[in-house]
Order: sequence, then C-alpha cells, then structure tokens
Amino acid sequence: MSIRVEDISYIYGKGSPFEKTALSHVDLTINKGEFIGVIGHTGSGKSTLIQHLNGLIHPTSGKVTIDGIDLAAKTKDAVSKRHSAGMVFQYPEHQLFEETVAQDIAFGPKNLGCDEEEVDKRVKSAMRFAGIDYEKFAGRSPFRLSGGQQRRVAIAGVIAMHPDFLILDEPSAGLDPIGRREIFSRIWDWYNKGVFSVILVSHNMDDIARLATRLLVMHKGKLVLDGDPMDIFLNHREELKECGVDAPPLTQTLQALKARGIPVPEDAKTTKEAIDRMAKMLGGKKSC
Ligand SMILES: Nc1ncnc2c1ncn2[C@@H]1O[C@H](COP(=O)(O)OP(=O)(O)OP(=O)(O)O)[C@@H](O)[C@H]1O
Repeated sequence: MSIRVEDISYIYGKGSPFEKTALSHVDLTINKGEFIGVIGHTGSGKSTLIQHLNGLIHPTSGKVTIDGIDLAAKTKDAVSKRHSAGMVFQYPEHQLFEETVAQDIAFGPKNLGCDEEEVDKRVKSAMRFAGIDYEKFAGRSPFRLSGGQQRRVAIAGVIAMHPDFLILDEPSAGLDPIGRREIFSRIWDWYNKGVFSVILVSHNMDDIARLATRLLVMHKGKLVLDGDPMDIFLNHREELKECGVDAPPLTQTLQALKARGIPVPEDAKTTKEAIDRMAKMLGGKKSC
C-alpha cells in the first residue's frame, strides 16, 4: 500500500490578486510501514502538503494517488482511499462536538457505514488504544475533560476509522511535557505494532529525530531533502540552516561525538535507536 504524490503544485487563490504558490513540483512515494517526519520553516508548505495526502485539497497540477486511485476522482474507490489516510489537525479537540465521548468517537465509523455492533467494537478498541477508560469516560461530555484527555478522544476518533496512514499536524501543540510524552509514546506503540504508518509534521526537532524513520524537509514549497533522519541531521546541517531549520540537540550531541572520533551508529533508523545502541555499548538503559 502506498501514497504517490506525483509532481504536485498547489496555488491558493489561483487567478486572484492574492494568489500564492504553496507547493511547487513535489514528488514522493510514501510506503506502508514508514514513520515520516515533515519539517521546514513556517510557511514552507508542510500543512498544504499533508492536506493533499487524504484528498482534503487537490493539487493545482499533478496528482495524488493511493494504490493507484486518484484521490481527486469522484468515485466510491477514491472516497474509500481518502478514508485510509486519517488526519489529526492541530488542536483536534476543537472539532469535538458530540454530547458524549463515545458518540464523538463513533461519528467516523458510523459515517463509514459500519453497523452498530462494529461501531461499538471500534469505539471500545480506539479508547483502549488511546488509554481512555471506557467505563469511566464513554458517557461523559468531552467538553469537561482536560486538554490532554480531549486530545486523546479526538485522536481516538481518527483511530476508530482504522486508517492505514495516520497524518498528524503538530499533535502535541499546547500540551504540557507529560501530555506530549504520553501522546507520542502511544503513537509510537501503535506504529510499532504495525497498526498504521505515520506522517508527522512538527516544529519539535527532538520528537521528529527520536521517532521518524524518514525525513522530508520542505523549503519555499519545495521538497528539498528526503532521506534518513540520521544522515540528514548529521551530514546536511548547512542545507538545513538554509531552510531555517536547526538540527535537534540530540543529533548535535551525536555529531560532536563523531567529530571527536567516537563512532556513532550512523546506520540507525532513528536517533532514538542510535542513542539506545550507544547506551548499550556503554552498558546503559534503553531510552523511552
Ligand atoms: N488558506 C490560505 N490562503 C492563502 N495562502 C495560504 C493559505 N494557507 C496557507 N497559505 C500560504 O501558503 C504557504 C504554505 O503554507 P503552509 O501552511 O502549508 O505552511 P507550513 O509549512 O505548514 O507553515 P506552519 O509551519 O506555519 O504551519 C504560506 O506562504 C502560507 O501563507
């Protein structure tokens, strides 16, 4: 299963005096099993790009397909493929609207046409995934929960749609450090279990460096770097700087070690794996 982004460009307000080219000839393939981090300076086109991946917006030129089906098509197949890429926006709790937590999470699967039994099953399993106690919270108003709990309910709503690709735009924005750690450790667990692939947009370089197995760097609407996070953060620092992005402190440390002749596991898939491997060599514990 894969998403193909075929040479897409996107212009906001095309033909108006305010037209703005947000994406310019972006071409890439996203395969099932990847954890992709998307980084870039403010306004570089990250959000515009990811909104194409579930057909929320369609390219001005080029096309986006999932398993060969054009997401812009007005067919049943295209609708089903669009649903296979679930999007969690920044502050997703702003989209909560039902009276109870269970009803809110049930909204998506109901819309997909699932029967009552299937909806109930999905609500319970999404809540379990998101760490929300069913007995305690199912009948509660989502509006009376804490910010972190609301975020989990909103994410559970997307999980209940059983997406193959989970697209997250700054999922921890506005959360305290405990809330953000919780959200990311759950997302990592689900990803590790092979529940879905992840496409994560974040300004937090440490989160991206710890988790992503592939990195996309956007600059002025173009995809300027696409590759191994370790390689990009360790060996493309100047290009990153030109894009207004700093390498995360974790990789700066690894680079300082490398500069002193200490071997760092450059073939590690993520910085988290590199740190764990170095810690193991030194007899330390795994990071979380
Ligand atoms: N609805 C819109 N109408 C007009 N221009 C827009 C609109 N949304 C975004 N843009 C412009 O398109 C460009 C890309 O914006 P986009 O939001 O995709 O960038 P981003 O990298 O996600 O930024 P951020 O990190 O701030 O969220 C920017 O110049 C932005 O001002």
